[in-house]
Amino acid sequence: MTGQPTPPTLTIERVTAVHGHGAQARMVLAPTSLGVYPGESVAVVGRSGAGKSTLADITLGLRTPAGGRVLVGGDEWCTPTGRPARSERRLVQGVPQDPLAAFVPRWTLGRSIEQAVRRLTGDRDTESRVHRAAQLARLDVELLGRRPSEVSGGQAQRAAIVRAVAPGPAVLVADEPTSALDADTASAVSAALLSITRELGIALLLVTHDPAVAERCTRTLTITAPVP
Ligand SMILES: Nc1ncnc2c1ncn2[C@@H]1O[C@H](COP(=O)(O)OP(=O)(O)OP(=O)(O)O)[C@@H](O)[C@H]1O
Repeated sequence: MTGQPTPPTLTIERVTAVHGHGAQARMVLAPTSLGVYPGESVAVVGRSGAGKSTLADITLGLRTPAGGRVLVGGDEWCTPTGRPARSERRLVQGVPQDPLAAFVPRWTLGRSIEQAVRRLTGDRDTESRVHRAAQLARLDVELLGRRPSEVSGGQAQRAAIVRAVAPGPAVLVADEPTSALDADTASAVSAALLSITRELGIALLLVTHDPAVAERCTRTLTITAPVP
């Protein structure tokens, strides 16, 4: 008996994006296809304006593609007419460029993370998920008791990784996650992100301008702006 081949964790099939409507409509992402298997990391590179963040936003379910579709675990995740169901949102999580975007400023980091895990998983007891993710991200759990303004940029970005990993996603999308950090901190944070996704078998899409970060990924996808 021959089994079906396992589908990639993340499949992007001829996805395109358009900004504007009618006569103002302009294609901003040329047809893009990609498959990412568990534990693989794909660096998304290309010139400024090529459409990298647009692809990241579509994969996160934050933007609707104009064409094509995104599948997670072989199931449709988003299409030009379909958004991810609320119950599925846990499956794709993001690590933003500015980690402060992931947290409520007046809350402790821990409270923001617990709230997100509870909302996405329905679990009341979030502590073991959060502690495990903090251990993997090498974030001292003591720091979860601080507000975002009370930690360094590198610590905040590690906390943003904890927030993204703790709900148990299949796919992580990180859009320039280290561009606001100094070189040494950026290197340590990207190493943490890559080792966590490898260890947990998460498919990682990593938008970066940093060749050193791209080199550490399993593969590189170069995006080219659509021809006008
Ligand atoms: N809200 C918007 N309205 C109109 N055009 C937009 C909007 N956001 C982005 N664009 C355009 O879409 C194209 C792709 O933008 P995108 O941010 O995806 O590029 P990028 O490759 O991530 O660039 P960068 O490396 O500078 O971050 C660009 O031409 C940009 O000007």
